[in-house]
Amino acid sequence: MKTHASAHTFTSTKGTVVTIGTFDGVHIGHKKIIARLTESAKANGWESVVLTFFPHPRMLLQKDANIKLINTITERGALLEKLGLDHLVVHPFTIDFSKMHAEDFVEEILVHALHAKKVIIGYDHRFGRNRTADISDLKRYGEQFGFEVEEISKQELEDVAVSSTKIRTALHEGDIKKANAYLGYAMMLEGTVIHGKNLGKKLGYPTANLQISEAYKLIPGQGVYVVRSFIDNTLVYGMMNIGTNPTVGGKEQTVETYFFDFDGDLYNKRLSIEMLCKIRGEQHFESVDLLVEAMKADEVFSRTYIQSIKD
Ligand SMILES: Cc1cc2nc3c(=O)[nH]c(=O)nc-3n(C[C@H](O)[C@H](O)[C@H](O)COP(=O)(O)O)c2cc1C
Ligand SMILES: Nc1ncnc2c1ncn2[C@@H]1O[C@H](COP(=O)(O)OP(=O)(O)O)[C@@H](O)[C@H]1O
Repeated sequence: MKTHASAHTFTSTKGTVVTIGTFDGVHIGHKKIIARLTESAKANGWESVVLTFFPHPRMLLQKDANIKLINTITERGALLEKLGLDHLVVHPFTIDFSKMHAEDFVEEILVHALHAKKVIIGYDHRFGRNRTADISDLKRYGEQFGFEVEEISKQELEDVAVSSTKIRTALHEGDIKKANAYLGYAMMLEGTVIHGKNLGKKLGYPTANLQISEAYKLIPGQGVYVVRSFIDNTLVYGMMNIGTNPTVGGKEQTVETYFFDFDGDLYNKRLSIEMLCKIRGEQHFESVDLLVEAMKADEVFSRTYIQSIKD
């Protein structure tokens, strides 16, 4: 898969089949749509293109500036690549772009830049300045500029929307198993290991504190989770706490992981951590000893769980 930072730098000269969307989560519903795209491309000797916008159009509007996404733009690229796509175009969504007239968008972006021969799009998709154009306009443009329009049905789109909502709700509630079932893979958190309060080692549980630089990344609800990560190409399991560490007077939310049977320096390393299941909520313990007791119980729970998924 080739990633293009703008439709204007798209280089392929072959005909393409294009779909447009955010595809946040790249979940099982999205996969069905991408499969239609790649099958259509193969059958016609065209190349498959996902046209996505960044930042998310709703991020540009003040009222939705706080929108959280299941995937960072890098994760989205990696997930789409696994689906056998030929091209991912991440077009910058700017104020100027949002003012583009529908016909200019079709002519400049879909036809001239991307060489669209077919566009696969939701029945309710709206586009162009003030979202004035709809699918019947797109079909008309298709006749004018020589591309076909394939409609994604109401039912299929509803399934996709329901999945996204269920995934977000499940993540907020810490129901990782449910979220992962809808995603079709494990929810991941990616970041750089930074210094914390230097307490972990003293408690017997050193924890790698993850700094996630993308403010728009959805962080699951506070609590303790079983996780795993590849550290220097070795799969290592662990337990993660998402929370403010009230027992030790913490204020800021941190994302920190103790890795089992691991001893090494993780500072400044990039880690991608997969979340597997929730153990419990974060608690305010009366003493640090009680916190350590709870962490020991978390470890027993985690090791049993890890053994059960390995069997
Ligand atoms: C598995 C696990 C469970 C935790 N549970 C709690 C908790 O319930 N309440 C709490 O205040 N802190 C909890 N913590 C956070 C600890 O307070 C924190 O790891 C410790 O203060 C070390 O922080 P540091 O990495 O900044 O040095 C937990 C940490 C881990 C790894
Ligand atoms: N098993 C382990 N799991 C997590 N981190 C570990 C482990 N063993 C060693 N470390 C190292 O210890 C650091 C965490 O120690 P800790 O005392 O919690 O300090 P900090 O407050 O800076 O996180 C990690 O960033 C990592 O470099």
